[in-house]
Amino acid sequence: MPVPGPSPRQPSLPSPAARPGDRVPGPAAAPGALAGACGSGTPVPTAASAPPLVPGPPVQGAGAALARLLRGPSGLGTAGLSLVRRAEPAAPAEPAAAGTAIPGLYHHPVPEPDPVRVEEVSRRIKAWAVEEVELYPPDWEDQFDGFSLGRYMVACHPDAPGVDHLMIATRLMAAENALDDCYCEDHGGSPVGLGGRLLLAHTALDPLHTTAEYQPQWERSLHADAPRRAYRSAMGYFVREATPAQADRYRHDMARLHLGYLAEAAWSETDHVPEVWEYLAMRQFNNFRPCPTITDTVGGYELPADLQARPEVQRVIALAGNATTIVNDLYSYTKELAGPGLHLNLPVVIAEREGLPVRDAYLKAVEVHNDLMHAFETEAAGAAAALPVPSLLRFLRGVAAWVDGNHYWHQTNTYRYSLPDFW
Ligand SMILES: CC(C)=CCC/C(C)=C(\C)COP(=O)(O)OP(=O)(O)O
Ligand SMILES: [Mg+2]
Repeated sequence: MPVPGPSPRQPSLPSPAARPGDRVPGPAAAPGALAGACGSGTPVPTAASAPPLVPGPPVQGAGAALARLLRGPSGLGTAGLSLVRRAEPAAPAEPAAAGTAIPGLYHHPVPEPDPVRVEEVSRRIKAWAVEEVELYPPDWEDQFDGFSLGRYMVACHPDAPGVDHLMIATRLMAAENALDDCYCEDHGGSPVGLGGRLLLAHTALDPLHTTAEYQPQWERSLHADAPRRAYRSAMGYFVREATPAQADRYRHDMARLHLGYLAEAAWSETDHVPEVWEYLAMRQFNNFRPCPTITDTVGGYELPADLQARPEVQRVIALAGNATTIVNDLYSYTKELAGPGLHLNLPVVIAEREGLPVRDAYLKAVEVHNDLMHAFETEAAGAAAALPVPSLLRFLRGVAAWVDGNHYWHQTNTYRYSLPDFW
């Protein structure tokens, strides 16, 4: 969502594109993100019921017992649900949609998301955005449509029982991106004062408990801008479906996300380019994690809190979040290069801190992603074997499906992303 003019968030270090001898793509200015009016609206909630998990065909590449544990559902949109390592790439399911996968990127193609669900989620999310929360002004409609929220969430949640459940994830995804755009990025965002804005928006997820005198002021504040309206409304729908433990898990993951935004902003204010491992630590927080970790709520079941909190499950979640987020760094590389200043992403940080030409840095970032993906799959298979509890197995399959759907969305969102010319 680059807009003309300098952003106070961007440090003024030279672009890696300036390195002599490097061939760097020159994409047209990438289209904008899901953007918010960042200015003034109101909300309300729904429900639905849980589905059975359909048994699927046997998987290959693991012992029989493990294979049985990891067996995923069958049917449209479920191909990504197996936790067993698959050959790369899994050619037969390559999507027909536009967009080229990054060469050498370890990923699992998914079938086209169910078009009927996509259409209905797209219709409902636009109605919510326009009528319930005034998420964006009319002239940003193309950017909202180009984000393809419906396709994204249907691809990521193939085991959702229906559209009501998909809407839980889709509203949150819209809200999360509106806040990022309006508070952090180029739609009015800035590192200056970000902490205060984030904290007040966080109270739309994790309510203020105060005295009668101050309560009305706080309640009014939740309608003051698009991110807060969206957070408040999306969270309202979510908590109606979620158990208290699931809602608390989401609040915790959003606090992690906000902490990551703050670290990124702090480095930007001082033009600091972190070391690669430091960048990866920041990006573990400024991360898609809040999205795959609601897969059980969206699926209409619950992974119990004591299982979710186990270290081996936490490691699986973190690795999945990190792999999905580095996918963003890779697919959004040219968009971020075209913006003002230096936008940190993994290829840029590797180039800066390890002195590599941009192409080599990009290819190294692909390898970092692939290592994260392999670690995720190995650890997920290990957790499934050690804890063969049905809710955990389904959760792990749901996270794997989210990883695959997220890759699919990035690959096919040619409105938003384009690849560098490195191959
Ligand atoms: C949906 C969600 C929880 C997002 C939080 C963090 C975030 C916005 C990303 C991981 C996407 O990264 P980025 O800000 O670089 O997005 P674009 O490259 O502009 O698409
Ligand atoms: Mg990005």
